[in-house]
Amino acid sequence: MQSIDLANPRPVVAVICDRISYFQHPVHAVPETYLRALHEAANVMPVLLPVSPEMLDLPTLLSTVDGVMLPGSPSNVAAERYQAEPLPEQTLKDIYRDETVFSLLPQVIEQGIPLLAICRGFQELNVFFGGTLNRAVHERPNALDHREGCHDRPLTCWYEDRHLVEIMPCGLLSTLTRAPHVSVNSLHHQGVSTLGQGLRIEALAPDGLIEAFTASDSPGLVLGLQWHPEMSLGHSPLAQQIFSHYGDACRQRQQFRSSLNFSGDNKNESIRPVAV
Ligand SMILES: N[C@@H](CCC(=O)NCCCC(=O)O)C(=O)O
Repeated sequence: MQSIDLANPRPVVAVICDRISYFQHPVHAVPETYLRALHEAANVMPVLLPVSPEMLDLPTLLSTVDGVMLPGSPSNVAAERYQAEPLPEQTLKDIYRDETVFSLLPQVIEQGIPLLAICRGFQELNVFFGGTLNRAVHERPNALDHREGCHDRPLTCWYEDRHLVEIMPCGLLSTLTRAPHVSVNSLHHQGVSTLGQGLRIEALAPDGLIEAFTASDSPGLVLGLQWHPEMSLGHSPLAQQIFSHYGDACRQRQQFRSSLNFSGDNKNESIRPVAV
């Protein structure tokens, strides 16, 4: 059992849930892989955020968390949110997650709360910034197959590296790795079609698909990744750097929140978190 360091509490990161069903009971859940990566590689404390907007009191949330994570999910953002034809009936959706994420993002981003968005979360973020999605990226001309494609094999196969991504110079990721190309896993059918306003491309797949972006004009860290760094921590220095960097941004936010609690206002502008 880890000793509790009361003098140095860890930052708190809210992880948005999926709404799934257990024997017809609605359940709000997050895969453990995201929680373990936050705990072990970012050194923050993950808490699950229910996908019921009516349960979420924004002022309470914004004053108690130091980061937000939008994890991956087999479900898909409703196409109506980017003015496209509805997805086929059999495509997995989660309107509860959509509703909750799109109600949270304006304040989370405006308040500079560090945001890490992975896979479905990356797609949500693109749509939030006015971008659109391609619902079958593997059907584009000369496209790679970005799907995991091994449902009949062990889970470890799903998260094997599938392709390289080119790291764009002068972006955030290029400060986290010197490598011009990094191998990544790939578990998605959908992807960016048009990039949202104010998003800066951080990485590209060999077939031109956008694989990572940051929101360069946002007050806090906003990083979206189409791949799953939480599943590559054992072999990818960039994955380790991403979570370490995110944890540092959350610690900055935590210090800022503590300064507000002590002073009751915003006297310590100097430590207001900035996009790192
Ligand atoms: N459904 C979307 C997003 C895919 C995604 O998030 N995959 C990860 C699911 C498994 C996990 O969370 O590890 C698409 O297909 O593009």
